Amino acid sequence: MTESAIVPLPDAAAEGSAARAHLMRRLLRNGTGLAAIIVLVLVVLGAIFAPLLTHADPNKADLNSLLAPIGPGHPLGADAAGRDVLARLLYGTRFSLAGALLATAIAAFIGVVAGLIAGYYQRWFESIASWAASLLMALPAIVILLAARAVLGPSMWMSMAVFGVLLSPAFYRLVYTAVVGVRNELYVDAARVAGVGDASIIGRHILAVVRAPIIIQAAMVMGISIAIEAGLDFLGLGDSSIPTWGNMLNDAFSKMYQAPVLLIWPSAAIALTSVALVLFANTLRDELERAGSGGRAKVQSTATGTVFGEPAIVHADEPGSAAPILAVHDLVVGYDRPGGEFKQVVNGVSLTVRRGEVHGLIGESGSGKTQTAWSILRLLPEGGRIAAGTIVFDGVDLSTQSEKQLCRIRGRRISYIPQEPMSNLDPSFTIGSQLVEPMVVALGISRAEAKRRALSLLARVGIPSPERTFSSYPHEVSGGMAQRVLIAGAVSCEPDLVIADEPTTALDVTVQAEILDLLRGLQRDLGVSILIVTHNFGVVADLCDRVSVMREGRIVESGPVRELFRDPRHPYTRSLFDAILEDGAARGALAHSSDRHTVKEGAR
Ligand SMILES: Nc1ncnc2c1ncn2[C@@H]1O[C@H](COP(=O)(O)OP(=O)(O)OP(=O)(O)O)[C@@H](O)[C@H]1O
Repeated sequence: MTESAIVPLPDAAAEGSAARAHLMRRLLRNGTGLAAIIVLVLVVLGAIFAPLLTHADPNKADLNSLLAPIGPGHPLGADAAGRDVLARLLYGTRFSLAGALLATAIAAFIGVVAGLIAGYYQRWFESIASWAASLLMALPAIVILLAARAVLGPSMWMSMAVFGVLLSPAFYRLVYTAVVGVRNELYVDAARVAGVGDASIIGRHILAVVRAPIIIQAAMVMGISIAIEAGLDFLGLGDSSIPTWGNMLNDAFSKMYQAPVLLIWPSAAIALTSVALVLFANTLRDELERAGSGGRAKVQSTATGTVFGEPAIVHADEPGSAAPILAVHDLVVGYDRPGGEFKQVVNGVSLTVRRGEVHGLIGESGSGKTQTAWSILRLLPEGGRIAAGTIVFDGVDLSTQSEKQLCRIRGRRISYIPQEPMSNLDPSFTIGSQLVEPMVVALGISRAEAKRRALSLLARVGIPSPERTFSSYPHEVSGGMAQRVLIAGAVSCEPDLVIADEPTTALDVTVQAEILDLLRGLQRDLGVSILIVTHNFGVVADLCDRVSVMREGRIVESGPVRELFRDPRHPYTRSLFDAILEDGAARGALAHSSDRHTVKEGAR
């Protein structure tokens, strides 16, 4: 493959509008979302087309129609002043929605701007903004609204503006928390380093993250504002000269015994609109959560299909290579998503580990190395499954084995060394018992024999006082010691294959080197095959015979380590080398396996 064969990812704008269209489709497919959208659209259309839907004047009193019942002249009847209820309801929708929109807009403006600035810059602005938000939240809203009415007069607009200020902490807290969560992300740092100004970073990188929560919060706040505005009018604290749902409720309440039906229309409008807004917000949040990973997975797998769909580059093996102990072929692994989507994380991996060989699986973070390793052990986390491919271990396809059959293989014939030694030892049991138990079960030997073997293994993995460590609890040993214990455990049942998932990542540098030495020595003495997952070419050069380079769920290049170091052919492999080697070029010819240290130095 040449550089020119790399197809650029779809541009962000096109991707964004496709994602929005996809989200809209999902919302419409969701029963609750669809019902909420229908109600809201009808309410908005009613408000916009009020003059077309009724010719009656909402404020015109008619002494001949006092409390007129439902009939041709008044489709929803007339109120105590003879005003047409349908006209008041439709025009009232305009005022009620506009009042709620005003409150929401003011709350969102103050809250979002303050949240972005406080979250991004922190320091004194954050102190003041957080203090102000706490103060506003502590104020009793209804008392403030009453005071505002007394000072500013009975204006619905003023009341809603004041209410908007009181609601602004709801946006402030949401945005502040979100911004603090992303302000130290690497991509934000990268933008800073690239010289992008603060305003652009906030506008492009940070606002994008908080946009969806803001929309959800706005829908919620609008529902609350409609209810509060109606409540104020109902209490007679609003502007009685304009038709609003709250004023209608107030009028109807005074004639509750003569014409109870008058209460139904404004109550239904308030309840339906508020509930529709809240349900819309909830459904939007749920769908965004689902789309978050699923949507990205789709884009990723499309990109993967076009960019890395070509077969892996395979370097020829040296003559006389041993027979394979493990052959993974076209492995596809993924996770089922709630919407029925399948997020593919391993996209057709094939790799072969030969008997007695150390095989490195290298790639950047998230390339699917761990998922591949866990698939071989059939230990994928919940929701994960092998969708296609075979995993043939010593002639047996592990992908089709039952759990019972796998239990006979795991720990006995294939063992595992994890990344985090401490969290993989049970703190409630002594190290000795954690080593003895598996041997008793797997090898069918006595406890005394298992103890003897455990002590000799502890000595073999370089633990200075095996007896003491044997009776220690995990918290009593260091991370390096714990990893040695786990390595002892991994080889205790004489497996054919050890899968080591970044076994040195959690350890400090000197201990890393010792652990690599230990693995090399054990591999040589026991003849065990090792599949080692790593993102470090130094480890590959130090330890491995063959290596597979992984990117975005695929193997892009594989072969003997010396060949691959001498002649990396895939652009991605070369870019990995360029990233670790000074001056971007490999250093001369590489040594034979006996000289692996030379290679290691070059790689570091
Ligand atoms: N439980 C999960 N549900 C959904 N996707 C997951 C899950 N676990 C991992 N993934 C995804 O699988 C992909 C591959 O992850 P994997 O852990 O195999 O990467 P890796 O190459 O081992 O990276 P690292 O070196 O960081 O461990 C990632 O995109 C990750 O987001």
